[in-house]
Amino acid sequence: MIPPGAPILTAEAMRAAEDAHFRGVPQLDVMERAGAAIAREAARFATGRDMLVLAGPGNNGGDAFVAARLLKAAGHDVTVAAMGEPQTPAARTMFERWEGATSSLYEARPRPILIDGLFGTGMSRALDRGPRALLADLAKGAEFSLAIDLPSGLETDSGADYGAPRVSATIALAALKPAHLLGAGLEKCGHVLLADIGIPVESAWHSLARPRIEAPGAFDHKYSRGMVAVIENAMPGAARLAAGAAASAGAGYVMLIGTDPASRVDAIVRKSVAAAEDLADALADPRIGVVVVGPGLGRDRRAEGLLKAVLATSHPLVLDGDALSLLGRNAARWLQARTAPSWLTPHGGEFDRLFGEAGGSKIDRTLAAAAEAQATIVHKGADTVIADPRGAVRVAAHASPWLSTAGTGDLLAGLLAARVACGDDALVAAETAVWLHAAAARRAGPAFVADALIGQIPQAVSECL
Ligand SMILES: NC(=O)C1=CN([C@@H]2O[C@H](COP(=O)(O)OP(=O)(O)OC[C@H]3O[C@@H](n4cnc5c(N)ncnc54)[C@H](O)[C@@H]3O)[C@@H](O)[C@H]2O)[C@H](O)CC1
Ligand SMILES: [K+]
Repeated sequence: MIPPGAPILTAEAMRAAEDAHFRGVPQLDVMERAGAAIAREAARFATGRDMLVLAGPGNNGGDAFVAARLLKAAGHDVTVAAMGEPQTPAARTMFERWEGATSSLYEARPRPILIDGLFGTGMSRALDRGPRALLADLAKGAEFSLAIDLPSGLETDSGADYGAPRVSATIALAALKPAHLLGAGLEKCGHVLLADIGIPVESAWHSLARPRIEAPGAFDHKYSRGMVAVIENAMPGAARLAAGAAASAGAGYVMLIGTDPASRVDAIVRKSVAAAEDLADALADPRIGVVVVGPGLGRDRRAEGLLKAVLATSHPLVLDGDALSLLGRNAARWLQARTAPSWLTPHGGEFDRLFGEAGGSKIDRTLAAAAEAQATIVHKGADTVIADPRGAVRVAAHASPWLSTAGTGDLLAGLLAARVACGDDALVAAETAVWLHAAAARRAGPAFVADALIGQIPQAVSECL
């Protein structure tokens, strides 16, 4: 569970927000607030069980000493184990305010409640083998483990694992950090809680929140509600899934354009196109609000011809699957030449083929790609990152792992097209599509076939009205 709609800050951005705040508020007061928030959460789960608090050398350790003092004062049985001497003035003061004994990390024995305050946003290198193994043992030996800000050993900005334990819950201080939503962090953080410790934070990056969807007005009709065209080719089933999702997510009119005589879906209009050259005519209808190209397109000459005909139109585009593979490293060049907006929905492998493998965290890479292609990018995965060319980011974590099955990507492309055709802003369309996709999967339960998600989409929409 991740707090929805919460700001996400990198380690550097968090430090800048803290520094600005400390000009008006004493740092020790802020650390007292952080420690109090941690103590409050730990006490909620303690039910009289003994606690072990781990304190590292930096301010994460400072928070830990505050929490230990408050929990002990509240009557809990608390022992503290520290790793090295406190290295910051604030951590030293909090160490001195802790009046109990402090043992070394190497002497610590597991206790039912573990509070991990070894390292937070200041972790600068992988944990050494010794502390890594000790921490893992202490976390495994605990019945409930709570990480202060981050499980110690997670790289704040990427979520890469440098030896972090898996904890029951993590209390993010002031803001989420990328590691709460990305990469290994998804599995290591457990339930993520957010504590307001008085530091004002602003960010263009947020965790995904439930969107609002406008119901049609009394005078809306099928065209005013938005028209989606889906290009069908080598694997018509994929295009059909995209079309079905679009029709179920609020589009007024969905058209499948291709050659497959077997693809009959009663409410979806079919338009036959024999040769790729005929596609331009089929797409000439100015009422078309968006074209989906890529699901089941194939990668042969005909597929290439169809894609080129689509790119030559002035319609907004949702590009997925084979369209992304065909564009490859030339995607940005093709898209920059267009005036209508585009959305790209690559999974990790497609993203690497489009934009290369280098460039920092998943958020950094998606942002750079959005700027390069001047498109909204939905970089799919267990941690889906949406980025737009203006620098906005939304991260959706913890979607059902059952979504890792054939056809779900096609559905997402269709959902996105529906929201674009309905007139959502570019970023909102992507957020809404990703949210509906996850909600439909949640409703479908385990081991679903992608087709079954279509029937869940209207219920997912109803959660947003
Ligand atoms: N700034 C504040 O007053 C507040 C900060 N809060 C908490 O502080 C941490 C961030 O604190 P910081 O001192 O910057 O860093 P850390 O405590 O995470 O650790 C730095 C410390 O650890 C050493 N170190 C780094 N990596 C390793 C490693 N792999 N092995 C061994 N040692 C390592 C490094 O040299 C430093 O000595 C933040 O997460 C909050 O928990 C509060 O929010 C309150 C206000
Ligand atoms: K920690």
